[in-house]
Amino acid sequence: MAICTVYTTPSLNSTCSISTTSKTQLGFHQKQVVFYSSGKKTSKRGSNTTSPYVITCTSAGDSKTVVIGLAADSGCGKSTFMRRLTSVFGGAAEPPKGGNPDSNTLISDTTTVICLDDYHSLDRTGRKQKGVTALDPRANDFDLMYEQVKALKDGIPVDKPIYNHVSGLLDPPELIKPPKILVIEGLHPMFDSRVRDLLDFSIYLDISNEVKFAWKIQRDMAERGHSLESIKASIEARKPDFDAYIDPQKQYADAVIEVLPTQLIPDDNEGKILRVRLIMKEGVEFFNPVYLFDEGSTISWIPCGRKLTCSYPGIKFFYGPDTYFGHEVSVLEMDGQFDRLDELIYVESHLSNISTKFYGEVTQQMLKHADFPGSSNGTGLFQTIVGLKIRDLYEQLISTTAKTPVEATKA
Ligand SMILES: Nc1ncnc2c1ncn2[C@@H]1O[C@H](COP(=O)(O)OP(=O)(O)OP(=O)(O)O)[C@@H](O)[C@H]1O
Ligand SMILES: O=C(CO)[C@H](O)[C@H](O)COP(=O)(O)O
Repeated sequence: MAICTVYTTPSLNSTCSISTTSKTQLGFHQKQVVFYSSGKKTSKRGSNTTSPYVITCTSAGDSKTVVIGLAADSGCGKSTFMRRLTSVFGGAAEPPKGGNPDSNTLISDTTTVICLDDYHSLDRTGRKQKGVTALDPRANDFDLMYEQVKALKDGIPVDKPIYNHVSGLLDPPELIKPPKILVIEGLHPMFDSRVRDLLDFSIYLDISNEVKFAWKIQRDMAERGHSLESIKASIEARKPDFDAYIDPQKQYADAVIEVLPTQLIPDDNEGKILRVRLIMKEGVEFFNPVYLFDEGSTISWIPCGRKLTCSYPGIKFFYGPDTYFGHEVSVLEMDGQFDRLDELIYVESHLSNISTKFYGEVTQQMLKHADFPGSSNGTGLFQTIVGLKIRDLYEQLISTTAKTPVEATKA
């Protein structure tokens, strides 16, 4: 019988087990082991066995939830983005079964998307009485938001409030269990520094005023029967608080999707053709910015021709380094729209670091959701790519905290 000493680094509160790779059963006393963690002896017990054995340590962090923040104003494409993101992980995202029919939560096998509107501390009437908008921090409970996001990240279920957009009231809470990936989407995911520090990755959808107006008109006039004047008035009323509390969050985002009017048509005011920029922060752990042709170079590319059908005004890509709020970033830009989505494979094959699992995955995802808003332009393309990057980040994050079987060495 040899006495074995195992050098490994289980983190504090780790639970470790020992198993043998031979058919010999380990006796109780043989399941004890000496751990040296960061040079400190954390547990001193003898382990006697002649069998080759494997030690598996599961730290509290192994079951941790990865938290993603998605910030944008209302009507700026958060829901559409979420549908693209959850589709990358497979399985449909649905509201909690048997719960409040007006729940804002969407749950799939891997992801739970919670809407931060649920942390409004004032209901519609309360906001009216106090004369504050929903964008104002005074209308939101950041202490509760922080406590609950932290609890979920630590693997603890929470009873999250529900803001009912139909009635304008705060409904009884719903139970949220810690998922593999928690997405917190809404107006303020990066506003409170405590919540911001819990985020493993953050995205800001920066929709220019012209485009926001065009989208609002399309949705609120066509689908919700609002008048042009009321849409204009609602945008104007929100603007000071948007500028004060929502827009500044983009400086903290790891990726920003900026949506602007096209530069391909001089003085375009239709807002149908879009110039979309994907701004990716350098130096973010587990996130390597996407590049076109050659990493770090500055490239302008018009892919229209033999392999890509383009009608007027065509398509133009740009890629290059830049700075954004003092941070080094890489920017990938697409102006224009695709005529034929299946030809996107030509563009995809010239992009690198897109975190696909097989050739053509971006094109496949885009074709799968061809009916989603933005599928023919850079909004859909970049949302899809960011979705794949989040999957990659998640897989890297869990692989670093995953169970680490350690082959023991005999002392
Ligand atoms: N990429 C896009 N291209 C064109 N229109 C878009 C795009 N994304 C969103 N829209 C338009 O904006 C509307 C709102 O989109 P979506 O519901 O995804 O936004 P949201 O941020 O989740 O909104 P809310 O917070 O108000 O629920 C859509 O109905 C659509 O009309
Ligand atoms: O900015 C918003 C986020 O979606 C909403 O306006 C806010 O949540 C208030 O909602 P409602 O207008 O339904 O009372």
